[in-house]
Amino acid sequence: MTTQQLTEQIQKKQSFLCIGLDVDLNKIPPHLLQEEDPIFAFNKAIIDATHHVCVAYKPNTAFYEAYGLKGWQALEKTINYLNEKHPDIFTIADAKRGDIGNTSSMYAKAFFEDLAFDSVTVAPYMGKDSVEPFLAFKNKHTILLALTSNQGAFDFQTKQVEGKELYKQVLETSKTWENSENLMYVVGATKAEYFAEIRKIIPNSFLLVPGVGAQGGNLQDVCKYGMADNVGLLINSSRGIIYASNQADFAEAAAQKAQDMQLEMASILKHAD
Ligand SMILES: O=c1ccn([C@@H]2O[C@H](COP(=O)(O)O)[C@@H](O)[C@H]2O)c(=O)[nH]1
Repeated sequence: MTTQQLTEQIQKKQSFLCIGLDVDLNKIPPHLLQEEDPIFAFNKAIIDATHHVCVAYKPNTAFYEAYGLKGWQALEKTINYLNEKHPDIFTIADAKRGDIGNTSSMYAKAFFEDLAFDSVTVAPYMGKDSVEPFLAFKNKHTILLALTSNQGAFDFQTKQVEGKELYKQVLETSKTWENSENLMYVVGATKAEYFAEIRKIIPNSFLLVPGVGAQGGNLQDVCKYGMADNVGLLINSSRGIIYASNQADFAEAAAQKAQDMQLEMASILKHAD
């Protein structure tokens, strides 16, 4: 999917919501554990109930890898279901990969070719030759960790390197890489006060913004400082939506939470015009 198509979906749905599919078998409704594939059954019900109010889904691969082969198969079924039923929805493999070049190429093939995700999250720490193999894929997007939502972001990302914070070095340097038009960036919602500075460096790049809801980030603040002309934001919520209920009504409860966020986003978009 191109960023132009993503922007069109945002305008059409009046939503820039990304729903995180972080499936924990200890948190899903107990009756689903009797299904042959409880993880996929849960995801399918959530997708069926919420696809009209969001523009992206983000399975974090840790929640699938933790269940071994069955988890990986559930991830494959989930992405195949999304690509078949909802090809207009942007998909993100939150895998935080990155390695020496030939290994990164294999990671890129795994997520872009085999699993056919639109994007994958990548750590910038190993530099240009570890990221460019992902960027080489046309109409696929590499979402680079810039300023993450967790407290540990302050351990390295905000430290000064040659007179500039490391996360700014990541933003500026990555813009010089080949096929950098395929870059997006992760910036945590808990770091709303940094968005204005970030937008000076990357005015129109899409930002994947996790950390609203369970981590305490605020949607209004992120939009105030981070919204671009093309909107340029994908606001992720995982636990706050998918675990709204662990009873038989879990999908309806998730849909209600997602719709509440979509309505708030529609109002923000209206006032931004
Ligand atoms: O900086 C980051 C990068 C990734 N994440 C991931 O996003 C979701 C957030 O889940 P919530 O339940 O909405 O808190 C999860 O998959 C994280 O691993 C992040 O939170 N911060």
